[in-house]
Amino acid sequence: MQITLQNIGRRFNREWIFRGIDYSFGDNSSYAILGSNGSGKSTLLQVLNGSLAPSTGKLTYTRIGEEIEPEKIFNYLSLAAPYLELIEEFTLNEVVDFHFKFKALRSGLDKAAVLDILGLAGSRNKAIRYFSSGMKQRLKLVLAFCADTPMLMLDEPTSNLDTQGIDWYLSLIQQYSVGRLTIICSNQEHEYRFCKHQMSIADYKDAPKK
Ligand SMILES: Nc1ncnc2c1ncn2[C@@H]1O[C@H](COP(=O)(O)OP(=O)(O)OP(=O)(O)O)[C@@H](O)[C@H]1O
Repeated sequence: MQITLQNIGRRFNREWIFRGIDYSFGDNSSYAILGSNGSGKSTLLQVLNGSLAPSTGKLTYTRIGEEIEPEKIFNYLSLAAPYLELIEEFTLNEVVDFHFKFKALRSGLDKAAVLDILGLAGSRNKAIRYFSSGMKQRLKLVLAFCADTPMLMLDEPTSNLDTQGIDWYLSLIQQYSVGRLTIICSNQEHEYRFCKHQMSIADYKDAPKK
């Protein structure tokens, strides 16, 4: 899976958040998007996952040599992010069933295995609205990890996780990022230490308009 950016920029009103990005995410490798609070990491991730249009430039998705239309890119990716809402009225069982109606499970996994990885099987009949913020974060990560999609995008993956939760994330991320284009937005080293590539939003703050 490959995402190619040509002269990508995004602004809100008159403020350029980033511009002049020429970059290629590919080879099923792992990438960290780095930058301070408010620098534009989440904005770039949303541009990359097709939920936000760039203000300038061209974004191309290709898989096994074939171009994928941007409108269809959501089928190819799994995303876990603080701004992504879970359906609060559903129980854990229902959320897992619902999610995997739309996304296939990675090979070798079934629902019991997903609950096992999550480590919250005892809460399977509990409504999500009663989950703690850390439990919700674990659930978002597991849904993304366990889906059979060629792209994995994580924004602040360990937000709301305690030390045990961070160890749990670290024990899973390497395994579930293998063979997928993985992009992580972060400013905490432990979240992205394993990533093979790093890009810094700061490098695209003052790029001249092309
Ligand atoms: N819809 C919007 N309208 C106007 N400005 C926005 C909008 N979304 C984001 N911004 C601005 O864009 C800038 C980048 O925000 P973004 O959330 O991408 O940063 P970030 O690097 O992910 O930050 P953090 O590390 O705090 O999550 C900020 O100045 C933010 O206020």
